[in-house]
Amino acid sequence: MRTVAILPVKSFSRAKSRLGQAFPDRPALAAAMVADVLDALFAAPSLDGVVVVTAEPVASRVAAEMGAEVVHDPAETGQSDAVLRGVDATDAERVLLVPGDCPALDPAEVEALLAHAAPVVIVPDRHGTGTNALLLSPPRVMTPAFGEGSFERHSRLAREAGIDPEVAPVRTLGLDVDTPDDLDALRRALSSFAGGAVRTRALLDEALAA
Ligand SMILES: Nc1nc2c(ncn2[C@@H]2O[C@H](COP(=O)(O)OP(=O)(O)OP(=O)(O)O)[C@@H](O)[C@H]2O)c(=O)[nH]1
Ligand SMILES: C=C(OP(=O)(O)O)C(=O)O
Repeated sequence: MRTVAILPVKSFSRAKSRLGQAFPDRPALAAAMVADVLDALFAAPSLDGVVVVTAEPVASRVAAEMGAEVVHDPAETGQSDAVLRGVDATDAERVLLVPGDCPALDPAEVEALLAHAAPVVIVPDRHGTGTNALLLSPPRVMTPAFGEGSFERHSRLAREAGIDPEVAPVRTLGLDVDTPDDLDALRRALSSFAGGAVRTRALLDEALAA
């Protein structure tokens, strides 16, 4: 089943606002995290492609250089709208909707997630209230509705579509960075295992050494 990942990327100048001053150079962090996520996605053999939806020139260039299809997002009206632009741009039979702020993403965990055959698979965030990824087949089986409280919302939308969603916790997808606490959790996680998140590790280490 042809499966592509769809990765929405907000303009780096506007990214990660909830971090506040926990990491002042938020554009650099956003850029490093996106590139690390792309590395992980392209290392997952069961993914047949990656679609990056963005108005960010740096993300567009890096994504294209890595072999992703780039879809322009001039409106920047939110993650869900951006993801739908990506869905409209692909003829894949299945899509994996992932955010660009989970730099520790493990290709092996992506492979395990793609082994699920259910029409709707929801990957919850570490709090169990948000959604860190959706696996949808067909891609329009339900309409994504990311944002606060999206885990329950996506569960309901799946049921309204006549589907009993599977829930698949994925450790490295649960390390998304939105708040200062998330950044601390990522730092702890990265200190406990080697490999992955190459650019993000370097940036965090550089910030600590400064
Ligand atoms: N293309 C596009 N991507 C978006 C948009 N809004 C959010 N995203 C992406 O969707 C994913 C999850 O978004 P958020 O966690 O809300 O990221 P964020 O908007 O940078 O964080 P905050 O500023 O704290 O809300 C990230 O990969 C974002 O880059 C948008 O309007 N357009
Ligand atoms: C997008 C979501 O949350 P966040 O903006 O915190 O990543 C979500 O959980 O659907």
